[in-house]
Amino acid sequence: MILARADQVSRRYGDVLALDRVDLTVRAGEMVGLLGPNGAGKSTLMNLIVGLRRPTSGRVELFGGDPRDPAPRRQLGMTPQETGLPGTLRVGEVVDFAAAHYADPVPRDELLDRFGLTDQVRRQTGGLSGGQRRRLAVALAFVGRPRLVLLDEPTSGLDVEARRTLWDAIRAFHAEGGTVLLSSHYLEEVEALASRVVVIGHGRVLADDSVDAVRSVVGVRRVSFVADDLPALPGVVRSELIDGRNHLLTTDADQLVRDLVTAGVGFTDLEVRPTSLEEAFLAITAEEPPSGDTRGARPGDGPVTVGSRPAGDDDEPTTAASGGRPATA
Ligand SMILES: Nc1ncnc2c1ncn2[C@@H]1O[C@H](COP(=O)(O)OP(=O)(O)OP(=O)(O)O)[C@@H](O)[C@H]1O
Repeated sequence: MILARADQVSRRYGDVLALDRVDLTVRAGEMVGLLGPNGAGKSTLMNLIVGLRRPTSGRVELFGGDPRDPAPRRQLGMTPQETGLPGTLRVGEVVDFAAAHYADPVPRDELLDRFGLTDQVRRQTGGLSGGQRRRLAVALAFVGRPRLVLLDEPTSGLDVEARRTLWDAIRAFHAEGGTVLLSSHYLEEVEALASRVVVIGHGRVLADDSVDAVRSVVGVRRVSFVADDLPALPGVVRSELIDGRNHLLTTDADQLVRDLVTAGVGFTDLEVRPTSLEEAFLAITAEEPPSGDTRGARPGDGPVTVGSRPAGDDDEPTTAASGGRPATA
């Protein structure tokens, strides 16, 4: 059962093409990570799915209907990237206010306990730490027992312990059958939570696959050095010569360096560094090296399948219930 779908969705802000013909499907029971660097288009995509913005072209469906209709939104919870909480209201009052929009909200104490905020129930939100405020904002997305939750960088700015508390709460929701779409800059976060990851860069879906498959691709390293003569080397995903330096992309940098030595290559100024997510994907998917605006320069229009994922078999949209709005803080 498909809960949210974007079909060839583009979104333009003036001259900026924030999303370029994006396809995305989120099925019931999935926990999907949306991974990408700053400005990739993650927030824009989430805002389109929840009906906060309209696509410039293409179609978005939420629970089989228009995301701007109130009906489907009752079953939705969202925490946007930036949230504002009324500073003079107490934590308990904010939860009660959000809960009042729903017929069967999660009891206040249970919600606060899940998100490690029990001790803060009487604190004014203006007096909370940044991490506590963020946890409260995320907790509010769950108060209405939604079927689908969208979390835009839920753990940004959190310390390790707060992040773990939040991950546990998200996992518990998912374990009970909830569906989650969350965005992150960090593969580590997506790995910790999701089994499927959609990598987005420059407004395009670069990959949509299992976390394992994507990890094997983003594990690419860049080995660069100066050398006159280079034999053919195994395990090199891509090679380029830029300003007299050889740049070799490989999934096993240690082995490549050993091979260089064994082959007697007289290299100097050796450097090994990780490639960024975006770099790794562009390197593997593009014929031309990434330079400037690569949109439209890449061959092929679809996302890369880097491994195998069981195909979904149910394309029937669900029927939305009536009334309501998402819990946004
Ligand atoms: N309201 C807006 N007006 C103009 N440009 C916008 C607007 N919102 C987003 N953009 C631009 O659209 C592109 C995608 O932005 P978006 O916020 O969706 O990316 P993101 O992947 O969520 O980034 P981040 O990880 O930094 O939050 C960026 O180039 C951004 O500057």
